[in-house]
Amino acid sequence: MGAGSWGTAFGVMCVDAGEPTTLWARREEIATEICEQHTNGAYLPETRLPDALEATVDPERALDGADVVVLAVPSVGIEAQLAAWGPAIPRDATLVSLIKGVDVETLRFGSQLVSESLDCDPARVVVVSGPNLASECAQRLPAATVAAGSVEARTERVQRAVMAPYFRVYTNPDQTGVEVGGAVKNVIALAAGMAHGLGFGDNTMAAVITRGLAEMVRLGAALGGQALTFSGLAGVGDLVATCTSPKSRNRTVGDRLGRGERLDEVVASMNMVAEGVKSSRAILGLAERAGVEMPITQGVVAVCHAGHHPSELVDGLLQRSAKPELYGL
Ligand SMILES: NC(=O)c1ccc[n+]([C@@H]2O[C@H](COP(=O)([O-])OP(=O)(O)OC[C@H]3O[C@@H](n4cnc5c(N)ncnc54)[C@H](O)[C@@H]3O)[C@@H](O)[C@H]2O)c1
Ligand SMILES: O=P(O)(O)OC[C@H](O)CO
Repeated sequence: MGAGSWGTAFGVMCVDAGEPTTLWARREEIATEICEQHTNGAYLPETRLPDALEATVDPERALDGADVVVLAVPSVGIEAQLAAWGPAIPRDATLVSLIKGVDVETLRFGSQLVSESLDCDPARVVVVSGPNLASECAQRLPAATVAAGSVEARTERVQRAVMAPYFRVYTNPDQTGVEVGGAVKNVIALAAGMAHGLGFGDNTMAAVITRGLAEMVRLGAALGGQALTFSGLAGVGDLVATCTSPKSRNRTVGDRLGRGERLDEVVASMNMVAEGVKSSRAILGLAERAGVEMPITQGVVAVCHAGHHPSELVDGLLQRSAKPELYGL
């Protein structure tokens, strides 16, 4: 449900895993292009989609008979979409959240937005998250991910549904840890992009990634995630991919801010969503509520939402008081 970059790439992998798959697209022209030309030029311009991948703007047709419903719209749009789709979602279907964002008003992660919008058992929700840049997955370059949920039969069903020959899926019961990893890495990638845009070096990048991981672990542990999850694909794996790849939207936004562009202009120039921009405020809100320090996140919020210059983020981090490395991580 969602024919943006990740929804479409995910659909490609489901077809390649042998699943009959129908994409729901918001725009008629995108559904028609997918069905007739087997491309989605607005989101994945370099990819020829499989002939078997169907698309429609009719949610009832897309959802008809589905035992796995994959939700691929950003956090900002998911509640309104679910309100419209709810009655058409088959009873007991497994609901897959691909969302790597946190709602700014309610501080809820994607899985909570899904189960509470549908007023359904949270155990029906499986979160899929990992180092998965959509364009690479759609080009069938080898990659791996995590399917996280509390019911093994559901995580294993999702594992089978998307385990294409080039895409390896691991299951993990730690949905909280996996979801914290996917949301926090976007915020740290904004900072990593800023460091790159400001002209800093590889040492800077390594420091941002490593201290960003410390923030992820701190918040994740406070919210009930397992420490080991953050050394997995949905933690450090996704953090590395997103912070270092020019294909990442979040890193690209940070890079352009570091080069002196204004946030509103950068966001307006993109046809895709960089979740970290809005989620940074929500993640800082969660950190404050849990009493954990997230200085990189705090700096990203100051740049994105209080008009600070990216160089102030760097100065602020370097001027923090001296500490032992693993003090509170
Ligand atoms: N693109 C990736 O590489 C990637 C990989 C893993 C996870 N994700 C996550 O998947 C989610 C979806 O991202 P994407 O990359 O497909 O985004 P996208 O911007 O490429 O596409 C978003 C899709 O949702 C629809 N949409 C956008 N705003 C909407 C709104 N307000 N209401 C309803 N529908 C809306 C669009 O029409 C489009 O079909 C995000 O949470 C993202 O962080 C993305
Ligand atoms: O392009 P981004 O920054 O939204 O990142 C995409 C994926 O989440 C990478 O795993």
